[in-house]
Amino acid sequence: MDFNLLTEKIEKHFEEGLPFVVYSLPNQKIVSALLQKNPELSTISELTDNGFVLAPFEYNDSAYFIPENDSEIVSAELSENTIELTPVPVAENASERKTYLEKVQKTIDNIKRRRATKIVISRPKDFPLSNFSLKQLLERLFGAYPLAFRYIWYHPQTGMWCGATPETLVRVETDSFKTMALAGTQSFCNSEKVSWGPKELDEQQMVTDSITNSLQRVTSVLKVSNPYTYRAGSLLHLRTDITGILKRGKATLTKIAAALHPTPAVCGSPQKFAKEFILQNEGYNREFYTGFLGPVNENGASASLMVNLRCMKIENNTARIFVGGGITIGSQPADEWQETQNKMQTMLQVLAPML
Ligand SMILES: C=C(O[C@@H]1C=C(C(=O)O)C=C[C@H]1O)C(=O)O
Repeated sequence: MDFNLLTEKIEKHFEEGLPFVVYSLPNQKIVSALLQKNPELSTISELTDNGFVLAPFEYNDSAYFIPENDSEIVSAELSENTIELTPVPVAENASERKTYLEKVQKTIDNIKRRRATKIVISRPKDFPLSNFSLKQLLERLFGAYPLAFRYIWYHPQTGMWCGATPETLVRVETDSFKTMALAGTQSFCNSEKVSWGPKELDEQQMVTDSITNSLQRVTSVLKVSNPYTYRAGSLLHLRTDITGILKRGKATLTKIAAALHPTPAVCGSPQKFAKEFILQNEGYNREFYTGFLGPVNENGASASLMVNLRCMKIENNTARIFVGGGITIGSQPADEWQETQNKMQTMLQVLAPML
């Protein structure tokens, strides 16, 4: 199907108030959509049905789901012409900045008292939209970030969620799996040949160690690459690829997702303290930001679950963009603020003509 036709179908479906998800895997031109034929809100605890799962940050074995069985499945190929993006200036709000700096400082103080080695702190930022267009959102999102996992999820009861995430939680293909440790951020300034300081290298190693530990029980072979620089739009991250073979019988998709989520890339280490700290101190509900999402196929034997980063929720003509960063002992509050300002650009540049 032609992408324009797919867009029209999705727009019509949205106007009827029916749930849908449309997505494209990293580095792929195929855009797939599940158009649910009824307005029900399905939940799933065992990831053994075919469809698309959306799990919140506070995942306790239950996630939202668009089942393939109840949906029309359509796909289209994207054309070559990619969307050119330009930075969108954001006025600094002094009181938001102060609140965030204080939160980051409090986090650093807890890390200094050895309560944790890393905690990911985040914030939402709301942008009023003067002329929202789903058609434009689809064209810009899918055209702009070919290397990311791009998606728009809509359900009348969850609102519209949209993102372009660089981070894989886990990809499973029968017995083999792929995941990654992604941490450390700097702006992309025309070159991917950059150096990383000890703060970023340590933070990234921490994420790698935690992921490999979590996977020990369910894997029979585990391979870890060296860390390398990975570009995500206007940002650069440090990335390590972790691949391997799953233990037969022991590793269901549900078990792997529960073992990995939330990784220290979005929560912290130790996980229990970091999660409690986030819930008590962040001062807002992350909802699906830093949760996971993606298609589940072959009754869970094949799946691409992604971490929900560089995302936003669109509701009542307002886009709420979610941004955060990992805090460690070496973090500087002002730099962390700037990092969230930079991360905001990923979604803001998609929204540019609608602001
Ligand atoms: C928390 C976010 O990103 C995470 C934090 C990173 C960091 O602290 O350097 C890098 C990539 C992600 O794992 C976000 O984008 O909101």
